[in-house]
Amino acid sequence: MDAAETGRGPDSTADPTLAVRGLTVRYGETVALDGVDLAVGDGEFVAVVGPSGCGKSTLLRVLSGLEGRFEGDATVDGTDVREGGSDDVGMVFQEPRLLAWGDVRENVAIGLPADVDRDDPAARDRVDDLIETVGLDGFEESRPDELSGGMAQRVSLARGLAYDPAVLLLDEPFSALDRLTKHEQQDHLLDVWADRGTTVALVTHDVEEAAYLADRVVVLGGRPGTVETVVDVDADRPRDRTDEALLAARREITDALGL
Ligand SMILES: Nc1ncnc2c1ncn2[C@@H]1O[C@H](COP(=O)(O)OP(=O)(O)OP(=O)(O)O)[C@@H](O)[C@H]1O
Repeated sequence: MDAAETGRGPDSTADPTLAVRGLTVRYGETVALDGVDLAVGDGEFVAVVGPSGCGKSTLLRVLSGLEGRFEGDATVDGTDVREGGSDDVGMVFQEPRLLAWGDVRENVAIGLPADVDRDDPAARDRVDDLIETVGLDGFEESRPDELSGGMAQRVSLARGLAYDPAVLLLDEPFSALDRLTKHEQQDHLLDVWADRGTTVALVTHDVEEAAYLADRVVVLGGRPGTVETVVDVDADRPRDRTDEALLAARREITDALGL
């Protein structure tokens, strides 16, 4: 599919914040992604869904600069990711990847910009605010081995937000959360996105989550991963989870996934 067909408007295609064109990634015999085109405009929220193993995480790894072996082009803010891309990109991984020796406060503070003094009272307040935002107040001094999987995931999310990056790449950040907490964290992410004008690419298995959060949902199919279709979610914001337009988008996504 041509990037022009996947773009939402002139912003997405003319001067995209995130762009891949003809992206192919091979791991030995395995072709993880095969000729994927995608353009995400400044401030846009795009979700990527698809069956297990279709290359969703690989796409984010390429955009974050973690995966340098690929064919095609991948740019962030117009800069080739192989040349460093943009340093204004935050990534939250599926596995929390917390530092075992640090408590919650220290693990979140690692996400602050390098030039911020972590002992500065304003920085400490920011870290404590983030911890409260993800509902972990009271656990500031807990270590990773004292946290549940969902709590660890929330620490990881707070760390990703600490830097206040212009671009957020999120790989299933809510997958280990119970439904109620998941909804709270989704709404918090939408607040951050709306306040900061962040550009977001979110990988998820959860069709309901993709439709609720995103402006556009990219459906990857098969192995190797190719763009099956792109679904525009035409629901007004702030969104109501029961909005007919969301239900229609969900149906379109599940049809494309063959569910
Ligand atoms: N480092 C690697 N070495 C070899 N194969 C890999 C590597 N990383 C990914 N793959 C393979 O590439 C394909 C795509 O993997 P990827 O993790 O991107 O899929 P995914 O859609 O994110 O899957 P899931 O939804 O299960 O997390 C899979 O077949 C996977 O086994």
